[in-house]
Amino acid sequence: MAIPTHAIIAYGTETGNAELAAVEIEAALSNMIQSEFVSLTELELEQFHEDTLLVVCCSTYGDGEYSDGADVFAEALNTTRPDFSKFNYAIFGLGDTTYETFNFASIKLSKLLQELGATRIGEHGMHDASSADYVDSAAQAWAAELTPFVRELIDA
Ligand SMILES: Cc1cc2nc3c(=O)[nH]c(=O)nc-3n(C[C@H](O)[C@H](O)[C@H](O)COP(=O)(O)O)c2cc1C
Repeated sequence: MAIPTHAIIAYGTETGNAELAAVEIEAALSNMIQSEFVSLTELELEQFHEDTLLVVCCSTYGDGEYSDGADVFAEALNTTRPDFSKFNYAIFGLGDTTYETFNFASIKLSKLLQELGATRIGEHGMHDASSADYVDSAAQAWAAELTPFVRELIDA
């Protein structure tokens, strides 16, 4: 497993919540690792290197479907099946528990990354739009819990 030297915080969103979460996560991680913030609509697989830590923020739409950008990213992964066995990733999903397909997109994407060999660090974050938690504060709290895992990788 390579030691991460930079993080890509990538978001897939329809109405901006996942982007808001990604802004908060980038702010928390940039104190400890060089971080860049990118839409999944623009993320190219060529941007990944062994020392990349991928942090995905992705909402669920339709009947458990990927949000904008996450669909393209998942299709690229499914088509090319890259070897991600040296990669670490973290994931923060957004959804709504009024749907039976709560957070299905982030769950599907996480499974796909693991099939390709990637290792998840931290808890799989899942924001519920029906809860009283604001997206930005939920993302801040999740990022605070993620930082010790990132620190452990950097110091390994
Ligand atoms: C038309 C529509 C369909 C949705 N479908 C789902 C769903 O299947 N599962 C789920 O967990 N959330 C679903 N949601 C909730 C969104 O994922 C949630 O509101 C999220 O915060 C939106 O984030 P975004 O602004 O980044 O797209 C849906 C919302 C809308 C408006």
